Amino acid sequence: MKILSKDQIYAADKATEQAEAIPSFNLMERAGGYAFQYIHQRLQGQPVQIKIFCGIGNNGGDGLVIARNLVENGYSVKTYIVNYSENRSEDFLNALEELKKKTTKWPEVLKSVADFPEIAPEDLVVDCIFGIGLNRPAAVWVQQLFRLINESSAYTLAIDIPSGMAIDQIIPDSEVVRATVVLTFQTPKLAFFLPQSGKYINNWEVLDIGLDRNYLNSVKTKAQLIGKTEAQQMYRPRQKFSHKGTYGHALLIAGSYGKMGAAVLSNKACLSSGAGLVTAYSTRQGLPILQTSIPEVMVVTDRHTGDFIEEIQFDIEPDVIGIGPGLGTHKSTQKAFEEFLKVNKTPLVLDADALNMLSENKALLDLLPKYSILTPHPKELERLIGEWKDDFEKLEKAEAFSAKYDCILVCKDAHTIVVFEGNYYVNTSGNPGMATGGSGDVLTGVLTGLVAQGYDPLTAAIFGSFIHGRAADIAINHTGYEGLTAGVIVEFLGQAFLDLFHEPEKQPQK
Ligand SMILES: NC(=O)C1=CN([C@@H]2O[C@H](COP(=O)(O)OP(=O)(O)OC[C@H]3O[C@@H](n4cnc5c(N)ncnc54)[C@H](OP(=O)(O)O)[C@@H]3O)[C@@H](O)[C@H]2O)[C@@H](O)CC1
Ligand SMILES: [K+]
Repeated sequence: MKILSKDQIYAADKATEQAEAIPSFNLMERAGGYAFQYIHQRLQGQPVQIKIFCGIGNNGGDGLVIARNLVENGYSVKTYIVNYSENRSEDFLNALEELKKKTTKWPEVLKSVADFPEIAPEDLVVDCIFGIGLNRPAAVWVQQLFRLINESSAYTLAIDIPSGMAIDQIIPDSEVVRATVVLTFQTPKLAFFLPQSGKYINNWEVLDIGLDRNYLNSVKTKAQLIGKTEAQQMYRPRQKFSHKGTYGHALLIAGSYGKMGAAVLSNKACLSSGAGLVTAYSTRQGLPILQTSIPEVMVVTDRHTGDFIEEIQFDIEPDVIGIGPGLGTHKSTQKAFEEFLKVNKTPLVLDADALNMLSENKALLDLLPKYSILTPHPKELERLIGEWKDDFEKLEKAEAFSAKYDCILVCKDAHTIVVFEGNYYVNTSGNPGMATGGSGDVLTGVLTGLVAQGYDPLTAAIFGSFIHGRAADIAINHTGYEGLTAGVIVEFLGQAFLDLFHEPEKQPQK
């Protein structure tokens, strides 16, 4: 699903008005009307006190349209205009005129804290104070209103975007309405998926307000949401006349004393995501552990006998190499890693300690083959690209890094974002149970396994991130969040593949 930018949403608006030859107010009527339908279908006339807080722009105008429809259908509605500016938009004024025609209870105008109404926990709050037009911190008294809404614990439906949240920046130290549900128009907003802003949202749903299809189909967006539909299109079906050679040979360089579990997990995950052959490269000490825990995997070891990998030399020709899980950053391993990068021409997936070694010696980044996949968690990412002021800058810096080194960055987080060639692929699968040791090692194995089978590295990164999260989503039905372990994620990888074709994705997502 495309994630449009602020400018693209305004352009879609204009394109719709032109294509349908309608004034902009019709679109507001339509958006507000659909939002009303959404509320009406759920309330079915129940006598809930609805409090609608409207700003003075078009988001506020939407609120007034919703209010009018609710009044016309007999609901108990109190409408407030949050007068943060005198610059009322034209369509806001149109919506106000229409509302005034339908009710003698005109909206109350709020100008300061003294004007705030009480909000009871059983009220339904509809937040239409700011939409995507917010571009700076709201006035202090307006932020106090956001706080009042948040502290009321009333069910809060935010229209388009929670007020106080900007679509394209993080406004520091600013209060944001905590939405029970965000009913967002046409396209989810990137801010919903970034940790600093996404934390304000429990749930979001997309409301199709019928923006111009031609525009939506042709517009190229920087960001895309990756759900089941997108993942299905990336899947490569297995061929009947195939053999293990068809699905490639993966090599995983992983493990050290006390961290052999990382090697076991990544190798198992690599096998379970469909690689034809998997070879583990590890320390000599790791040999019995690997051979007994995964008999399907071949093992090549360092000829030294120490606790860490001191040399990376093998005489096989793998199609892809995954490197990093549990390696440690011992001096001898660093040297081996550097020597390996100098001669290596095979596609790479780099994780964990491989990333840490790259961060400590950035000159090594120039040795990476084109389209290497790097899978940093937030701390590893920071070591690679430097500190960022906020999540939007993080993405910009990740983008610049990926362009500089021609690599694919898989920025792991609650919503993992794959960054490549100026595009962001935002993953929707996964859950908080995955915050457990070893789940990153599993991802490395999955991505390596997919590249081995012939998925191009970008597709492997996007599709693999989805499958990894999806396996965990299926697994928690059996384990709960707390009981989920990385090993269980591996066991459910097969289910995640099967699930791609079970049921169509329910829209809207999440
Ligand atoms: N295609 C669609 O999706 C459709 C979208 N529609 C709806 O339109 C909404 C966008 O409306 P909008 O552009 O009028 O902006 P909105 O958020 O109401 O803000 C109003 C104004 O406030 C101002 N302002 C900004 N920050 C401020 C601050 N801190 N303190 C004080 N003022 C501040 C800023 O003006 P400025 O002062 O910068 O000139 C801004 O213009 C969108 O979210 C959706 O609900 C539908 O109606 C139809 C189809
Ligand atoms: K809003």
